[in-house]
Amino acid sequence: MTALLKLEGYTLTYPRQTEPALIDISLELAAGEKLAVIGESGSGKSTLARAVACLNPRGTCESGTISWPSLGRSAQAGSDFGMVFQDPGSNLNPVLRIGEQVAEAAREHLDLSWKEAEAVALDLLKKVQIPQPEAALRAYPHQFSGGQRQRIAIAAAIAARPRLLIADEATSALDTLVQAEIVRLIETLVTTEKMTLMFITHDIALASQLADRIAVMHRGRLVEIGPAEEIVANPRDPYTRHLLDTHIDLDDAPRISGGAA
Ligand SMILES: Nc1ncnc2c1ncn2[C@@H]1O[C@H](COP(=O)(O)OP(=O)(O)OP(=O)(O)O)[C@@H](O)[C@H]1O
Ligand code: NI
Repeated sequence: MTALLKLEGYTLTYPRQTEPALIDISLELAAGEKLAVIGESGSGKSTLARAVACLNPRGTCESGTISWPSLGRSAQAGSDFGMVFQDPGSNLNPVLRIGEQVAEAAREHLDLSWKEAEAVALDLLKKVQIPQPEAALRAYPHQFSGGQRQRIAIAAAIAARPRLLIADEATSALDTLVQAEIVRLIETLVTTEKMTLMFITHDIALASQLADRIAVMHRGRLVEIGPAEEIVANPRDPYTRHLLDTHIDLDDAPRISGGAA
């Protein structure tokens, strides 16, 4: 099958930096696949996501290629890929009503009238389980909780029916319970909307729960990639083993009695 997304020997150096932030990355993403990208802070996960989304800062130096083989052209934000970031604030415009933000994404790419786009927005708010979706259309981001804002951000990201959803630590700022709900929502949407997923997280347990394959980044390099169960059960790279060994399960009940930590 032709890959949706393909990186070949991709190296990226930020402006005014001497060391590259991504080094010789080669990977393919099949349509419909769920890929998790894991690695410690500073390993290059967000840089990879932004490079795929053509969001590199001006003056970034790149070599190698990023291509979209099954599109046969360069990818467009919105209709080919949508993005959700960690900070619920940065995903939404604080002064625009929710309905406008979600409808705008649909209107722009699907060539709809405002009225049609608003109907799409309402449908999406229902899909991401926002309570009282009709009223939500007219509300502003600050009127929602962090988890609800992430749901709305997901609705906006998928409004133009992108093939690829890139979620960069989209659940990390949320508490464990809400995080689990959002992860389930992403999982459901990816399946029902037949999307491909690139899920970025530093949480290897979350990655193995959600993804078909896991890619492990370490200091700008892709050190390991393979089926999720294999990576977890039998990591080949010492760094992946280290990630597994040091993983603290977020779902572990807090030990509040007994005194000793
Ligand atoms: N705009 C930039 N200019 C220069 N260096 C940058 C820029 N953005 C990121 N970097 C550097 O690139 C490296 C990779 O950063 P990146 O944000 O991709 O890591 P990450 O794996 O997403 O980390 P985290 O888990 O903390 O989000 C880091 O050393 C970072 O300091
Ligand atoms: Ni990051």
